[in-house]
Amino acid sequence: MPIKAIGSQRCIIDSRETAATLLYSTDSGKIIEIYNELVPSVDDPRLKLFDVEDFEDVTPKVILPGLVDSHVHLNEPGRTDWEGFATGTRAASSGGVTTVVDMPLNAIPPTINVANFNTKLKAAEGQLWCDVGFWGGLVPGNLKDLIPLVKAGVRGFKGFLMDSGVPEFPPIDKCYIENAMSELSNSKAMVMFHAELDTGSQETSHDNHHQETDSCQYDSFLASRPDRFEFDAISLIIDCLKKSMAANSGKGPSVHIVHLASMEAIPLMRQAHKDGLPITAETCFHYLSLAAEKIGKGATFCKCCPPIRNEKNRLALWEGLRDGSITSVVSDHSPCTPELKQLEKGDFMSAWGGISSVGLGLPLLHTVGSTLNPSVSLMEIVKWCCENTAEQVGLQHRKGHLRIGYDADFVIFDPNAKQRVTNPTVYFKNKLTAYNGQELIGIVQRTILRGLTIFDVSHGGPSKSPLGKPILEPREH
Ligand SMILES: NC(=O)NC(NC(N)=O)C(=O)[O-]
Ligand SMILES: [Zn+2]
Ligand SMILES: [Zn+2]
Repeated sequence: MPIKAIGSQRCIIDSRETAATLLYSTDSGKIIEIYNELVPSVDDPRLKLFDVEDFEDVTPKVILPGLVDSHVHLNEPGRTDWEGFATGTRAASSGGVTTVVDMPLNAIPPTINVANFNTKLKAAEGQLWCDVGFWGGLVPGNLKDLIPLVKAGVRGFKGFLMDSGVPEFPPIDKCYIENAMSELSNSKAMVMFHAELDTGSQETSHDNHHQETDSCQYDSFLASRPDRFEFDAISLIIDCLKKSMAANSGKGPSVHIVHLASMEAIPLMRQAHKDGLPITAETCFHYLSLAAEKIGKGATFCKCCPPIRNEKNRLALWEGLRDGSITSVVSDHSPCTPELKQLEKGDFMSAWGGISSVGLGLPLLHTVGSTLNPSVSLMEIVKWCCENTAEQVGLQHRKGHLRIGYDADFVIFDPNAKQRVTNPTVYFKNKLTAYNGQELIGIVQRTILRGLTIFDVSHGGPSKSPLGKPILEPREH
């Protein structure tokens, strides 16, 4: 059982930066020992104890736990021209992501029942460069499929309260939400929502027929999806959760708001936490790094739903993240073919909504976080992108931390090196991102998954063969 060792003066272990030496098995893929100091050499008796033959001191680079990106649309099978398991998971590995959890939609068939899930798993075979978990879908008529999908190994479910953008994944209503929460209230499966709801209670710009809006102007799109949509959706979800708990002697499913984009929803999350409700929220790299004021005419590669809002909102999301109202940061990597982005026409209202960024998050947050006061620490990024996302997906017993017995998932990160994002060099299939030309501080040098190198910037990038596995253990956390 070959035991290897890796160390640095800078390791992020349980919310602190410390010198450490990590011993791990390439057979079991687990961390088997951690010394809270950097051993001087491979001859150190503490390494001899384990017959370690390979020890690497990577100082001054930082060793972080592998990132868990719980919101990625890999879109295979069915829309494999939009992404695919191989390109999406290679892109993830390039950014220190050792686990992604694949969304139930844009693939055809969507993951709304066990038969469709098995079709997806077949398509994934031999194509995973990182570990991949799976979300199921909440759609009208599939309530009876939820528990069988939990038993088949999905981590939870996502549903939309508005059009999802794809016809085979229709939105759900209050009645369905209440029934799904009741169905899942005794399972560990997480119930997640795309929280935008148009109650029609107030005019939005696309209702104002008399007012001509230019659909190539970002503000026209922004005005069509106001903060109120998120506020009303999250209010409804919280009401349904309270009702579900009341009907089940105070116990409800864990609920999660995906891609929270509006600062106006933050007080709702704060109050829900004060009320002790089992609800969390994520935001995304693009909401923390981009602002409406800077999105030019026709820049449809910045279109996503909910929309990127203004600079004041962006800073408020950082505050919500730092005070715990928002618990995690993910990519919501939602690619499509260039044609669907309508780059020539630049029509925000008809272009596909989704931003591609899987694998860019760590340097992005490190760069943008350095402009805040106080600047964002690597400990915070690990909390938001490793620890809290691992807990969200029920893998906090094996992922998200550098701990003995956990998967040997490491990122070797150079926090001072600079890189420039350019569309041709990104690893995802459709080489279009909202960060083209942007200089980032920080480079992922290497990504190690269960003790095996899946990405090495000095050895051609992604590993020659796919070393990732599907995560299908029924959720117990
Ligand atoms: N069908 C999608 O991929 N939708 C996604 N699109 C975004 N966020 O713009 C999402 O997460 O809602
Ligand atoms: Zn969504
Ligand atoms: Zn999404």
